[in-house]
Amino acid sequence: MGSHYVVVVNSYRHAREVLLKKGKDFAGRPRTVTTDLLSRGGKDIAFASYGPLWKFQRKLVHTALSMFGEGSLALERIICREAASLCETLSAAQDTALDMAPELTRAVTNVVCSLCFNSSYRRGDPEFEAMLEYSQGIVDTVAKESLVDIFPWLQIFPNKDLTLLKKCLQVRDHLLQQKFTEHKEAFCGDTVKDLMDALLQVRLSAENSSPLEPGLELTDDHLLMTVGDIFGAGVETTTTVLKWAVLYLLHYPEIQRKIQEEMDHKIGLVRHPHLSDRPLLPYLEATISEVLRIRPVSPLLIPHVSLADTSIGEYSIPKGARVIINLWSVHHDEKEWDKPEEFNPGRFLDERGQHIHSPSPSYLPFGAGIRVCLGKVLAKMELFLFLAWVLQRFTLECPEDQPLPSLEGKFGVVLQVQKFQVKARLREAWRAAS
Ligand code: HEM
Repeated sequence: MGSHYVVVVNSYRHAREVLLKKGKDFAGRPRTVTTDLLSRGGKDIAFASYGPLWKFQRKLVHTALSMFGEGSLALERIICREAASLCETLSAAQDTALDMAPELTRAVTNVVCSLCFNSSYRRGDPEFEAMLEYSQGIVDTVAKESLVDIFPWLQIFPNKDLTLLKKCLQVRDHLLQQKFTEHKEAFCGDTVKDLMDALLQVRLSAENSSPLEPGLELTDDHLLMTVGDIFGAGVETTTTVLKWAVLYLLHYPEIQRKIQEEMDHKIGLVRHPHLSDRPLLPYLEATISEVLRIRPVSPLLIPHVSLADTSIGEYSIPKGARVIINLWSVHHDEKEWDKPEEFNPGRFLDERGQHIHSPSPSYLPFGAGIRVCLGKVLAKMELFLFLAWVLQRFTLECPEDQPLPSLEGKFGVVLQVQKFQVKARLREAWRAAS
């Protein structure tokens, strides 16, 4: 189980040392009862681990993403299709109070589903409902940082959370297995439509020509977990950032108005927004950057583990220590951010009004270095397109009979937003133009 040291890193200097300068020393992940369950029995096969396969998996996922060409038309088309469907739902629910959370989750899930399985879900699809339920179950139970992860022998006692987690994982594995079987049956080796096909193709060519190095065998479990991880990491995170963005726009209608003015001016109302519009909409980009700063989805990143005796600054760190990067404090450091509690997209703009990606080194919403988020580019594409599509058409408001929802998060695997409702009002300008 490694050493019992837990190191919490609060400053960006030390965080950058851990992630960038000494990234290799700190590239491990802790293995706990929960992560073992998540990764199909604790084999070294998931992104939750640091086995020999981890690098290989990262490369495979990169290959699959670049097949779609991150930032390319194929992925953009998928996201726009989902954005259009989201706007339709908002139109249908117009002027009534709506919980946007399931709609955002469906939109983001469908993007990941298209990427992984070349399939998507309609509203109310029972398979989708099952998926929603199991994801929530996993988020709720993994979030609890349960005592069994600290004292594994507690497993012998009945444990409601572990039972629920196991049940949810059974549903997840059943769904993944089903998709996998369908893909294996249909796969002919020459067309690659999604991540699952890309993985099958790598395996096939390894079997036929250049065998993989020892330790890199791609069993069914490996392939399933690679896809499972992309689901686990790609849905809840992006959806949560979108929920935070909507919540902040309810609190700051003047910021919402400014985004809409920028859009009206630069894009107009006759065509929908494209990815190539990103440089034209610096205020929207700055707002997204500020949401990622003020409410980092992963306020403690994912825990790292030291793989050797090493150091952080003047502190010696033994091999096996758990290293927690406190991203919350990095993003709220008063020495680096003026009034860090204030929601102010302006800090991500230069004097000419252009978007600055990182105005301070104390900004790491996707981590950094060799464990940096694998879906960063995709996530940014989704955040931009979903918000641009919605705000071009709708003004988001808090229903009159309800108080403004709380900006306080619920700590979990991700920093969760508490439930809230929204009224999406079709903009006069949009109505008049269409
Ligand atoms: C706005 C949305 C997202 C945010 C804020 C985010 C943030 C993060 C953070 C902070 C980490 C941990 C870095 C570390 O421990 O040093 C991470 C890891 C990861 N993310 Fe994301 N993420 C997002 C979306 C996505 C998407 C869409 C995907 C996949 C398509 C994805 C895939 C992953 C994977 C696989 C890892 C683990 C990488 C590894 O351990 O090698 N993420 N993400």
